[in-house]
This record gives sequence, C-alpha cells and structure tokens, in this order.
Amino acid sequence: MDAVLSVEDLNVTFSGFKALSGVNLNVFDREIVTIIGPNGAGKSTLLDAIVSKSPVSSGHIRYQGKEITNKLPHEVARMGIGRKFQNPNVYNELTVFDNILLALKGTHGILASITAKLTQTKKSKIHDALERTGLVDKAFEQVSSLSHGQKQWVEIAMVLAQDPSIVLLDEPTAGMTGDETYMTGEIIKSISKSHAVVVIEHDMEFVKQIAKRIVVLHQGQVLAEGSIESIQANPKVIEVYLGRETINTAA
Ligand SMILES: Nc1ncnc2c1ncn2[C@@H]1O[C@H](COP(=O)(O)OP(=O)(O)OP(=O)(O)O)[C@@H](O)[C@H]1O
Repeated sequence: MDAVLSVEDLNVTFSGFKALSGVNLNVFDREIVTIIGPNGAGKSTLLDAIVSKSPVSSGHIRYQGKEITNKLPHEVARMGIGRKFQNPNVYNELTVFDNILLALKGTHGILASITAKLTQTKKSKIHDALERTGLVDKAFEQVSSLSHGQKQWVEIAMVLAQDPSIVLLDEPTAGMTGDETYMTGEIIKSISKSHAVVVIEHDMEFVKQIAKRIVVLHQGQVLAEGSIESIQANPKVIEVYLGRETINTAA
C-alpha cells in the first residue's frame, strides 16, 4: 500500500538552527500516527513544513505520490491536507453551522456565504462534519456560548468540511477537561475510519486511547517509532521524554 503522505530526509533550518534533521515519516490511509516528544523537539515544525507554513531547506514531502515540498499553503490545503492549529480559530459571533459553512471548499466571503442558497451537497457536508464531531445539537448556537473543548471540535469540523484525505491536528486536547479529552479521542478514532490522521499530543493517557503508531521526535530527529508498548519500553524515550512516569498499559 502506498503512503498518503511521505516525508523523506526532511531538513528545516531557522537562521542556522536545525529544527528538523533527516526526518522520515510515512502516513497511510485510515491510520492514526501520533507524534510525541519534549518541548522544542520539532513536532509543530514538522506539521508546519508539511503545509508549507515553514520553508523546507532540503528533503521531500509527497502527498499521494506528488511532490508538495514548499508549494503554496493554499495549494497544499486544496490538494487535501487539512491542518488544525493549537488555538481555536473560529468566528465566535457566528453559529457553529455558519462557521462550518465558511470552511467549505469554494466558499468566498462571509456575507455571500451565509446569504447564498445552500445546495443539498453543502448541507450534507456540513451535517456530516457536525455528526462526526458530536455537534449536531449545537449547530445553531453561537460559537461564543460553547466551551473551549466544543470550540476545538468546531474547528475539527471546519477542517473536515474542506474534504481533506489527511487531517493534521496539533495538540487537539490542549486546555480540555478530562471528559472533553476522552470525547476528542473518540472523534479522532471515528475520523480515522475514513481519513489518515496525524496528531501531536503531550497527554500520554490520551495517546494510549488513540495511538496505533507513535513517532517520537527529539531535537529535530526521529528518536523512535512503534506501538505504545514498544515506545513505553524504549530506554531512550524514557530517558528524554517519559522519565520515570511509567505508563501502565494494562490500565
Ligand atoms: N519560525 C521559527 N523561527 C525560529 N525558530 C523556530 C521557529 N519555529 C520553531 N522554531 C524553533 O524550532 C524548535 C522546534 O520548535 P517546535 O515548535 O516545532 O517544537 P515542538 O516540538 O512543537 O514543541 P512544543 O511541544 O513546545 O510545541 C524550537 O527550538 C523552536 O524555538
């Protein structure tokens, strides 16, 4: 099976500082790859490089076999790579429904989008995104009335509405309550039934909930890759990241 996304010998340098060196990563359809690692390891930079938010110094990024290295960010998004950043970027004064409507492909301008007659296709796309993120009951509520966690789900719904085949999520549970974190894990697992998903995460309980394959970044390099069990047992990962906080996989 070919990878949906493949990163080969990737290097990103900021004014002489090597944020990523020789990173390789393959992501396949309908899988969840979870990226962990200490602060400053290069996790966000990796996602930034994939969506052309950070310039790649050398190496290759291929999406569905096509080279996308250093393409324009909107071209990468249009090709089918959806990215959610750490902080929710939503219109608080609009409803959940209208926020998702604005995110749909081919939508231009707030007023034009909201007042335009909705096609059945657009309606069903919005409904699908609402369902996948558990927001059907909140569709016509103003985003400002939602909890922090629900706002994060609105943003995930907005990414899904853009029809990506791979979804990149940067710390999707930051600032969430325990229940919201758990619900986010279930949302991500459901998304992975039809999409490839890459998640950056710090919360190891959450990683245990969603992870099939984990990639550990450290000082801009891949330190280890494998199942939660192999990562937890890896002395190098324990030393630089997990510390003595051994995780009980049987829990
Ligand atoms: N635009 C930039 N200019 C200069 N240095 C940068 C830039 N973006 C990131 N860096 C540096 O690159 C390194 C990797 O940062 P990055 O944000 O990718 O780490 P991270 O693993 O996502 O960390 P965290 O868990 O704290 O979010 C850090 O040392 C950071 O200061």
